[in-house]
Amino acid sequence: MGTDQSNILQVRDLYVKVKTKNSTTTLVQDINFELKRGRVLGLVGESGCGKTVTSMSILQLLDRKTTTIEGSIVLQGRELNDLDDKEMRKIRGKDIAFIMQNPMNAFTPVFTIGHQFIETICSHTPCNKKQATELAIEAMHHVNLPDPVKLLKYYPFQLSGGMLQRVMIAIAACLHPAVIIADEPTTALDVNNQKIVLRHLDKIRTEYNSAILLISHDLGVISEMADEVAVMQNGRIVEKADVFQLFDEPQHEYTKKLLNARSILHLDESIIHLA
Ligand SMILES: Nc1ncnc2c1ncn2[C@@H]1O[C@H](COP(=O)(O)OP(=O)(O)OP(=O)(O)O)[C@@H](O)[C@H]1O
Repeated sequence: MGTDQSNILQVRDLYVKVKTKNSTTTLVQDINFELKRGRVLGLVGESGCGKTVTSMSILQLLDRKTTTIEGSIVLQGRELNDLDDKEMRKIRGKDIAFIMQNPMNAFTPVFTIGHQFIETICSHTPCNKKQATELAIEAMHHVNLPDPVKLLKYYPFQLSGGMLQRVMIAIAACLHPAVIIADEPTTALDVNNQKIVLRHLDKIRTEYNSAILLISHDLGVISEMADEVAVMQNGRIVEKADVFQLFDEPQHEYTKKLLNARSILHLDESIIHLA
């Protein structure tokens, strides 16, 4: 296998446990997967199965006081599990970009979009403020954000969820990260902007050889974007396969159920259209 296909992120025997007053609950267990350069791994499964917990543990964003992460998370040869906060801050954004499910949580409410966008670029690259501003404007154009110069002056509350989600994607794209974790990146978007954002993510993947962990409920998006798919149920990966194999010949009962639910949904939609 050539270098281009080499593993950029390896997750081994990952367990995440949360400590409550009298007990410990396991949120995810025995998680194993790898991301390869320029490839997309889709992560699917019903709400609450542990997709976000898995991605937050990779980014070391879970509360260290209440959760423990066991196992190994190796990014470009470096172990991330238990790395101190200062080191993780250097890695987040630059080496791993995170497109959060809830875009409101990604921004500090008291600073403008421009301040946060430009700070992020300047703190991870040798760009000065002027260059960072130009980069930000260009990146915002790529995700179909109207009038970026004006938007940079706005505060997060002045933008819709869909616009904030696209700002997050624009920030991620600017830094050409080795890995992008995209947690439901298109849920807040209309169909047209979904297409633009997915096309843009695909462009980042091909241009910069970024690996993408794509978390989505939308099996249509997964089938279009992913090379491989991991299916999660109750905190475990129950099946992992090449995208064609998974959709054509699902092995696990739960995967079959997910795919069937999708066909039923499609059938319902066509009945609604006919009515
Ligand atoms: N800090 C926490 N403390 C306790 N339980 C938690 C914590 N974070 C998540 N959970 C629980 O862990 C489980 C997995 O949650 P997670 O958010 O990873 O699910 P998900 O698959 O991403 O769901 P969705 O698709 O709805 O986003 C859920 O039962 C959730 O309630």
